[in-house]
Amino acid sequence: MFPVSPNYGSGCPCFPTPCAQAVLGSTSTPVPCPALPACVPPGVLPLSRRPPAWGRAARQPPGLPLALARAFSNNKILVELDESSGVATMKFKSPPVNSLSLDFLTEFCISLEKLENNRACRGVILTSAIPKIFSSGLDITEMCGKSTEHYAEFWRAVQEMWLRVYGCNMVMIAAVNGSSPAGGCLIALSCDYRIMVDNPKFSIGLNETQLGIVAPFWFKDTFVNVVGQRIAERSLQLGALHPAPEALKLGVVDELVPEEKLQERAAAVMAQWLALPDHARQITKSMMRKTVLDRLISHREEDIQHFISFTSKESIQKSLRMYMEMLRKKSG
Ligand SMILES: CCCCC/C=C\C/C=C\CCC/C=C/C(=O)SCCNC(=O)CCNC(=O)[C@H](O)C(C)(C)COP(=O)(O)OP(=O)(O)OC[C@H]1O[C@@H](n2cnc3c(N)ncnc32)[C@H](O)[C@@H]1OP(=O)(O)O
Repeated sequence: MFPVSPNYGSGCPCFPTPCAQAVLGSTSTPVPCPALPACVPPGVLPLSRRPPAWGRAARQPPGLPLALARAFSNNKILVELDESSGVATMKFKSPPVNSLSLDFLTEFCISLEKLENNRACRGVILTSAIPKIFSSGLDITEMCGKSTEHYAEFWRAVQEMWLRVYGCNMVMIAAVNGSSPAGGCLIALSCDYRIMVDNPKFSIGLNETQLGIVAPFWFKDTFVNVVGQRIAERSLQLGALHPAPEALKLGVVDELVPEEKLQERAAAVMAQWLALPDHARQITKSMMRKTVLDRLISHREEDIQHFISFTSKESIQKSLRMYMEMLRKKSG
């Protein structure tokens, strides 16, 4: 058996039986596998393993009624796909504050994978169904007083979420309709474009140092890629949460809109991005993000061990407990 291409996977139409192009060095009759486009330049990793789609959402199978919208919801995320535009909306609805628990992260990854595997879907808008909160970031209770096995499982899920969003082939737009600290900010930063509600009461940023913890290198890399080294360095050290107008000034978000215009504006921006041929945009995205993605991919286990040993320290546990206590006192 010849080795298969590293690009080969469940996103390939010939999966699980690799076609001639998927098999490296094969001499069997070539059957073109569109999952392995010859146009991907060497060294540019396709973002997800799904075949590139160029305007495929516009195609409807002849004779079939137009499928307009499909919705599926598990628990914490409501997903709606408009097949006529090829745009899905993932709405976080995990009260009280959309914290990124292990269950939330698992459901998030499964939902995004389902959309990636759906040829009708080309773009995803991430937003919240909870008033005033986009996401409160990682669920701190998952990092407090748990076993090392739990920390490992939780951290792997956080990594998986980031790898999927940052490496996603589809156009990802964050419609930030509330506060978005730390992990919530990371989700928004990992999208292609961020639109935030114009309300100074809503803030966004990587505030880890305020909790006495350190944003991992891939949070930092993602931030630097959006706002540049200087702004990221100052903001990260101070653990700054930027009110929406300041976030716009610093480039943390791309634009502000009144709350009632948010979904309409997200749809309009999405349409602009989807007007481009998918394959050209996807390869460009991959080129821009590959180095940062590869850094985590090649240090994933090490990063989990770092997280475990850092989080297990009594001083860190104490900081997290005090922070939770402060939140509880504040909430009443
Ligand atoms: C060289 C060595 C380097 C090694 C590095 C290796 C590893 C790095 C290690 C760790 C990295 C971890 C990275 C962490 C990322 C994160 O995302 S940490 C989470 C940060 N999040 C926050 O700081 C947000 C905290 N929350 C708030 O500020 C507010 O809750 C709010 C989101 C603005 C909403 O405010 P409000 O509407 O007023 O709601 P309440 O404050 O009343 O909250 C309601 C209840 O929800 C609970 N809660 C809030 N946030 C969280 C959360 N993130 N996790 C869990 N629970 C949360 C809050 O306690 C309330 O609960 P009760 O009703 O009181 O029970």
